[in-house]
This record gives sequence, structure tokens and C-alpha cells, in this order.
Amino acid sequence: MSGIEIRNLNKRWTTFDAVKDVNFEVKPGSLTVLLGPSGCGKSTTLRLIAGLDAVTSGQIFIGGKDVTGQPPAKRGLAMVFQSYALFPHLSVAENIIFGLKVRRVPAGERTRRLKKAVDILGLGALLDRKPSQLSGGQQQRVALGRAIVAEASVCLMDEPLSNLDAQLRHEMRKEIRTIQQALGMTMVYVTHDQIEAMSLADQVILMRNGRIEQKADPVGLYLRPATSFAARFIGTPPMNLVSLADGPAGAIVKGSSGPALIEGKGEGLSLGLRPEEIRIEQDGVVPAVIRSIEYHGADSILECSVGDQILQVRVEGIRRQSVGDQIRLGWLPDAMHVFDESDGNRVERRVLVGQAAGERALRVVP
Ligand SMILES: Nc1ncnc2c1ncn2[C@@H]1O[C@H](COP(=O)(O)OP(=O)(O)OP(=O)(O)O)[C@@H](O)[C@H]1O
Repeated sequence: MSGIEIRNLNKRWTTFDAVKDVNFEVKPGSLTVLLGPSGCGKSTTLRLIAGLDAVTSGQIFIGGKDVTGQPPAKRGLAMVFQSYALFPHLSVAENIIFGLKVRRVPAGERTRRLKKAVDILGLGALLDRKPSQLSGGQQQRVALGRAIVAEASVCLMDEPLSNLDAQLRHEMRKEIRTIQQALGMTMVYVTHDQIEAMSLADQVILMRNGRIEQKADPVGLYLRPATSFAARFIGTPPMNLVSLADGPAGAIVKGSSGPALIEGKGEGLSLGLRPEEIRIEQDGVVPAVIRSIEYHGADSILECSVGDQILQVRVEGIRRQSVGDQIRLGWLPDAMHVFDESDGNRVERRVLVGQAAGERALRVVP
């Protein structure tokens, strides 16, 4: 099994830096997702690893070997694209083994690998069909089949599921993860879909404007976002971010009947609260009014005003509240995230929970 290491990677297109100082490692047999908004440099990073574009500077190691100057075919990897890239005139079987033929893999070996891939993917009944006679999900399986027969220990995927409907995406996602683990593949997977990233990855690399914003496992990314950008990118609806100076957090504190405290300076800091961490409680310290309710079935999103600010609150089950209701909100100390407003970075040590405030208030230590 081969791991991947990326050192100080940069890619400049004429005057535009698409990838800036990117460093990360992918452990052998693990799955790393490159995640981020459109244009953040995910696909460019993947293409540089594949050797489809040349780096401006930096190094790429696969299996401990520096492959930075090597052509794609010499890098020992398989790729799956969003477009599937199937040949319309070839059958499913021919499409799957096409690459093996090009590489002059002997016929017996081709048949063995084809059978293995077909068994894994359940394509047995479709081998003689042409791509036009397949559904989107089936075409995607054929593209995966190509990656499996290549028996490359490294597989790169660029938004492979984006042409599929939600249900099929979900199924294929599970299938990709199962195959990756069963075959022990080292995988780098590009997506802009946070749910896909969170459910697939051992490691998520969140990118923004060509740089790495945060690298962490999915749990770490959710529980301890390194920046306010990371905090808002992961989670639906996104984390509430309110200014501690004179924004809603100020209102939250001023409006509270309990001894909620901000000590020292709150200026320049913002408070982050995930909608699912805020509870409606009879003795909650924060009075609020429900402005709107969005019913989702398993849960509902309440838009609540606190002073002249808005907090989104996620409540489970059947909603008992109505628009216009006056409620009180509370949350546990661990639910609070604090960020520096100037650079967006997470602030760890300046926050304490006020003991006197029944563990529900915030104390910012200067
Ligand atoms: N061949 C190119 N020439 C010039 N600029 C390019 C080229 N390829 C990509 N870019 C620019 O580099 C930036 C990063 O593009 P990239 O495709 O890596 O983003 P991405 O994160 O994969 O986005 P998306 O999710 O939309 O595919 C974009 O601003 C894009 O316009």
C-alpha cells in the first residue's frame, strides 16, 4: 500500500494562484477528502497529484517516491472523474478492461480482474451493454470498475457522484467506502458536499482560496472548527455566529435574566453556537421570539430573534411551538465556540463558563 505526501505545493495560472503552500499526508489505505467551495483549488490539487498538470513548485510523493516530474502513467494510480469518461462504442466489459489492454496485460489476467470487479460491483448482467443503455448509477459503477481492475494502490476521485440523484449518491457513497476499505486503497476524493466529506473521510482537508483552512478527521472538524469559515462550512443549517461586542451575543447577555456574564473584553470576538446545540428551556438564560418555523419531518428549524439579532435553532420531533411564541433558550458550556473576528481563528483560552451563572453563561477572560 502506498501513502501520499504533498509538500509545499503551489500552482499558479498566469497571474492567479490556484493552490498555495499546500501540505498534507494521506496514510496508506486511508481516504482523504478535499472539501471546499467552488474554485478553492480542490480539483487543481487532485490534477497535480495525478500529474495531469505540472506543479509551479513543491513536491509530491507516492509510496515514498518523489513523482513530481513523472507523467501520469508512471505514478501508479487510478482516476475516476465526474464525467465517467466511458467510450460509447465499447461494451461495459470492454470499457472496464480498456486500460489493461492498453498496458498489454495478458488476456487471462484481464479476465481474472474483470471478474473480480464485476463481482464487487454487481455488473454481471450488464457486461454486453453499451454505456447509453445504462443508468447514471450503472455508468458510475463501470467507471469504478476501471479503477478496481487497475489494481492501483492509489485512487483519485473528482466529484464522482455529482451526476447522480440524492438516493443513488448515498448508495454509491457507501459502496465506494466499502470498496476502498476492502481493497485497502489509498484514496483522495474531491467534493464540495460537506455531507459526502463527513461520511466518507478518514481525513478532511478543507480548502479556501487555494489554501488549507483546516485538516482534521470529520469529528474534529465538527467539534473543533479551527476558524469561523470552517465552523460555517460544516453543519446544516450553519453555525450561528454572533458578535460578542454589540451584536446579538451582547443582546443575549443583556437580555438574560440570570447572572450571565461577560468579563473582560468581548470586543473583537464572536460566539459560535450550532443550531442543534441550542435548546428551548423553561429556565434558559436567553429570551427569544420565534420568527419562522421550517418543518423538515424529523426536525424543524426555528428562526428566533434575540433583541434585533437572529439565531437558528434546530428542534427534534414534532414541533410544539408557533410563530410569535416567546421562548427561552439555553445551551451547555461545551456548545460554545469563540472566534477572533479579525482573522476568524478559533480562540481557546479566553473563554470560561461562569460558575455563578448555572453553567450557562459565558465569561471571556482578558
Ligand atoms: N487551466 C486553468 N487556467 C486558469 N485558471 C484555472 C485553470 N484551471 C483552474 N483554474 C482556476 O483555478 C481556481 C481553482 O480551480 P479548481 O478547479 O481547482 O477549483 P475547485 O475547488 O475544484 O472548484 P469546483 O468545485 O468548482 O470544481 C479557479 O479559480 C479556476 O478558475
